[in-house]
Order: sequence, then structure tokens, then C-alpha cells
Amino acid sequence: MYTTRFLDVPPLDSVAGTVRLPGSKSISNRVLLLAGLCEGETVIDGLLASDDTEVMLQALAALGCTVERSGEAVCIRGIGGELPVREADLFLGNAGTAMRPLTAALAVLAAVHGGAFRLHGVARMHERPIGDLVDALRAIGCRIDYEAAPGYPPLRIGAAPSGLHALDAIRVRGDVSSQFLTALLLALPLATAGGSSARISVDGELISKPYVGMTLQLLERFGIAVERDGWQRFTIPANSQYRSPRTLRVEGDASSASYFIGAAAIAAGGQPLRIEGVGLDSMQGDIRFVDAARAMGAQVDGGAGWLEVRRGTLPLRPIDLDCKHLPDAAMTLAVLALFAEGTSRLTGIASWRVKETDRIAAMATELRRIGAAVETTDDSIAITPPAEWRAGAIKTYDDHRVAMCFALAAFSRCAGAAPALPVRILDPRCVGKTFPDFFEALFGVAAARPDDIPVLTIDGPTASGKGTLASAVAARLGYHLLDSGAVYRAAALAASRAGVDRDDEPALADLAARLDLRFGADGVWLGGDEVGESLRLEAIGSLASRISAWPRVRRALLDIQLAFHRLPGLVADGRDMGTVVFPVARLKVFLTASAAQRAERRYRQLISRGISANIDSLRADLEARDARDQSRSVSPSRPAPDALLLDNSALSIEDSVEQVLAAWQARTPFG
Ligand SMILES: O=C(O)C1=C[C@@H](OP(=O)(O)O)[C@@H](O)[C@H](O)C1
Ligand SMILES: C=C(OP(=O)(O)O)C(=O)O
Repeated sequence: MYTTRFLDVPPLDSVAGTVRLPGSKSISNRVLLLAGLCEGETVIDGLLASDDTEVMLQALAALGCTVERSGEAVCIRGIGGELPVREADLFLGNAGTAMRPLTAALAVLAAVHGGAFRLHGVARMHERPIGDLVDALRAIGCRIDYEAAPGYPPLRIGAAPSGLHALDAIRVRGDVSSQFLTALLLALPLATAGGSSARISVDGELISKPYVGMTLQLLERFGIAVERDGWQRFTIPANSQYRSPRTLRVEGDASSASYFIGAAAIAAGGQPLRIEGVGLDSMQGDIRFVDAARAMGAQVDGGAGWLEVRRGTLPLRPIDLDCKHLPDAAMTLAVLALFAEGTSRLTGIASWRVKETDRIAAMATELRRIGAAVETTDDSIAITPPAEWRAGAIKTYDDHRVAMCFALAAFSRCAGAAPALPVRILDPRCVGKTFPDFFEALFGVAAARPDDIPVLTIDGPTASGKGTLASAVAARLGYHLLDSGAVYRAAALAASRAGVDRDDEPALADLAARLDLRFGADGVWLGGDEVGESLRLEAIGSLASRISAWPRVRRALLDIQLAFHRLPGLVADGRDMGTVVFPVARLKVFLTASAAQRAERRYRQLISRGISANIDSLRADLEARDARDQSRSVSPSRPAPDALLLDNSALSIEDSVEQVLAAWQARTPFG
């Protein structure tokens, strides 16, 4: 997951390969709650791991359920209609699928058993309506109080003064959020133990119907057969009891699929993109996004648990669609509309106003930012593609879907934008709500022209602090990091292990070409050994400096270094990154510091690691290495003519990082 302040998605061209989707949020949280209310164990496979499911898991644990995680599976031992914990303060983030159903379940449980619960979330959750659900629960005797604004969380739930009643005439509004009805359907089986059935009538037109359909299907998996009369009346039979199916597999998220279906509908490449985890047999209503994408021109094949999507007609055909049945994936259509010939209109989206943000306002503002003409009403949005695309820094309003759907704007070349533009996604961490690795998944299947993948090089002499600077800059930009010195040191380590003479150029080059080197979050691996520490040894550093003078060694190690040039971008540090390896780098920094400063830094570094050192000999060694690096015949270490010279002798690390980032920013269209 990218936790940077922003993520620049370079202009993307094509998609190919296979993407495997994370589990459905809506299924995950329903199944978790049902498993929590059951007796005994339920093993859930393929559960979504994200902010929304994490708050549900934490809540279940706080309420006395046993939660055991092993790999992709989670085992829940439920409370079986009892209430072992009678008091809890539950933080539910911004998860509607946790807040609404838990409110109903705890209100009914507390009415039967007593208890005191507080339910709250992030600031936006306290602006998302829940009044209609609370009214319905109060009407049957539940005790729920608003802690702040009436109609909104935080809520306090307590014992019902006079028990539950009027179960046969429950009314709930259906036109604000279907989650109110879903919450009642999931919780009210708990109220039927005394022999009364529960009858719910929906006031107003029910929106997001497929989500209620999913609730009914999952209730059935847990032994509850709800009778229904259209989408207006629902009856939960008397003495309904949750019965665990014991094991259950969560399908991939159909709303998450929409970003990849969308990408494949517009991207070049001719290859289909395979999407696994969700297919045409899905129980999720948002799978109907496939119909909308086909109507716009995409070619979609599919079966049980898979889809294959390729570009059909481009420009896409504009669409005019009532989106009440697919509120979430409809946001992806709003961005696909940028690739259509003419104006698209999405209607029936009033519920967008009360979701993670006011999504109608947010989408209009951000679509306009990149050049579209947009008109909105209370429940619709009309989008006309840009006459001229603009590079935009997209505000995401802590809304995962804004972040994910605007990533598709990076395919602007496919809409004819010239030049093609990158898109900046502000606060990309918000995708953690439902798809923490969304951008990693996108970069795993998308391809960009090499020239469009940005590179920032930081070259400089030994101990100038370029490694520290490069890794800090890479972390701030969310880019890959190439420590090319480590590549040379790994070759030196391999040579010293294999006993190859430091002057035997052909043997060294041969060894370098076969280097089995991997940089990972778990360290630097040479063959089967983690060698991070060994690479820092002074002796290996000196040997690296010697063998790197051989042209054939440098050539052999070039491919390893070039392979780091991947989406979304690269920060490369070394001696010849800007001059030889990445001459097209957008920003080349040449970092220096006085020899005295560098010797001092190296000295402190060694002492802090418990290695004894002599500052004068360190300095002499540094100067000898500088002379060798500057005078070698191949790739001598010197600034590229267009390099930014930065002397950091008197700068803190933070100051150097800020200076480099400012220079970088000035080279982006977001400056
Ligand atoms: O029940 C559900 O799982 C959901 C229902 C929909 O909300 P509304 O019913 O509020 O439209 C949807 O937007 C949300 O992401 C998940
Ligand atoms: C509306 C959404 O979430 P929630 O479940 O919090 O309502 C969503 O995921 O788009």
C-alpha cells in the first residue's frame, strides 16, 4: 500500500496479464457478522483484508468472538445469540457495512440481554446518516441515543426498558441507503427467538437492491430463509436461528473489478486482461458493470470466477444509465466517460452524496480539474470529455473510490491526449478501505512507455550521503530504489566468495553476468543468503570500487540496474546513474560533501555499529577512492552536464530531501 502524500501515476498505455482481486468488502463484512452471531466455528476463506474488514474483526473480538487468522483464512467462533461482553466502545472507521449492521445487531442483543455499547467512527462517519435505521429499531423498543447530532453516529446503545415489540410492523426507509434494510435483515433473526416473526416494510423506492439480494443469499447460507414480496416487504420466520455453513469462500470484489475492466476497455495492447476472483456468476450487483462497459464498447468474456476484457470500440460510446443498482462501480463509469465520444449521463446517484464524501461534488470537481465539462443535479452527473486534457493533482477526500477510478485518467493517451499526461493521486492511502494493494495491482498489469516512467538519479562520491538521500526521496515519492553501489558490492562479495582474482576481468564479468541478486523488503539476497550486512563491510566496498573499474563488469551489471526502471518510477543512486545508466533521467542530482565531512560521517556510522575506525585513514581511503572513481576510463564518477549540484556539507538530511523534492516537483506538470 502506498502511504505517501501523493502518488504520480505516469501516462499508461496498455494492460496485459492477470490480476487477482481481493475479497468482496460487502460479502466479507456480512459473513463476518453472521459468523459472529452463530454458534461454533466458521472458517472464511478469501476474506478481504482492509480497513473496513479490520474494524469489523476488531469489533467481533471486542464482543467476545474468537478470531483466529491463518494466512488467507479467518476462523470465527461466534457468540451464538448470547452476549458474553456487555460493554464495549467500538471504533468502526468509515465502514458503513460495519456501522449499520452492528448497530442493529447490538441494539437487538442489548434489548434482550442488557448492555451498554458505544459505536463511533472517523469524522465522516459522523456525517453519514443512520437516523432511519435508528427510528426503525426504536419503534420495536430498542434503546439507542445519539451522542452528538441526531440522526448520526456516535451512538450509545443500551438495554430496552420494555423489551422488544411490534415486530410485525417494522418500517424502514429504502431510498437513502439499502444498508438500513440489510442491517435489519441481518439482525432481526435474533429477535424471533420468542416465537414471533419479524415483518419489515420498505418506505420509498429501495436503492442498491442487489446489495439486499446479497444479504438474503448470505442469510440463506447461514440457515435463515427470509420470505419476500418484491423489494417492499420481507418476513423473517419465527424462531429463525443462524446455522454456520462451517466453511465459506468470499468471492473477489466486483466493484474493485470495475477499475480493471475499465482499464482494459481503454488501454492499447491487443491483449486481453484476465481478472480472477469474480466472474459473470457473481452474487454482487456491481458485476453489472460488465453490461455498462460492453455498452460503452468493451469486449468482455467471462465465466465462473473470471473475466477477460479487451478494448473494443474506442472512443467509447457515451452512456446514459440509471445507476441505482450499481452505486459504487458507477464512479468508474464517470471516469470512463472521459474516453467517450460525447456526453455521458449517470442518474439515480443521490446516495453518492452520503457516502465516503459527497461523491457527486467530488467527482465533478476532480473531473473538471483534468479538463472535462461536468453538470450535476441532486441525483445525476453529466460528463463531456476534455477538449484538452490537463494534468491534475486529484484530491481524494479520503474516498478510496475517487483514488482508484481516477487512476484510469493516466490512460489519457488512449483518448488522444498529446502529450499524454500523468495523474497525481493525493493521499493514495485511502484505498486501504477496500483495496490496500490497488496501485501495486495496477502497476502489475499496466505498461507505460519507458520514457514516461520517471527516473531521478543521485550520483556522488563515497559517503556523500546519497544512499540515505535516495532512500528518503524514493520513500516520499513511492518509487523503486536502486542502490547501484549494492549491485557492485554484491558482485564483489560473490567474487571474494568464489576466490576470483580482482584483476581477472573476464572471470569477474562472467560472474557478474550470472549474479543471482534480489532486493526485497526482506533484505538483499545473493543466491540463498541474505547479505545486507556483508555488503556494508569496508573490505567489500574497496573491492567493489576496484572491480567496478573493469568495463566488462560494468556492462554485465547494466541489465540488473535497468530492470529497476519500473512503474511508478525510480530513484537510482550511484556514481554513473545520470551519466551512463539513466541518461534520460528527469532529474539528476550530483551530491557532494567535503572529504572531512564524509570521513567524519563514515567514522560515526562505523562506531555506531561497534566497528572500530580511524578517522584519518578513513579520509585517506575516501580520497584514494574518489581519485580512482574519477579517473577510471569507463564511467568515471563526475556530474552529468545537466546535473543539479548539491553540496550537503552543511545541510541536514531533511533539508537535502526537501531540496531534491522541490527540484523534482518543478519538473512535474503538478508544480
Ligand atoms: O450493503 C452494502 O454492502 C453496500 C451497499 C451500498 O450502499 P447504499 O445502500 O448506501 O447505496 C454500497 O454503496 C456500499 O458500498 C456497500
Ligand atoms: C459506500 C461505500 O462504503 P460503505 O460500505 O462504507 O457504505 C463504498 O465502499 O463505496
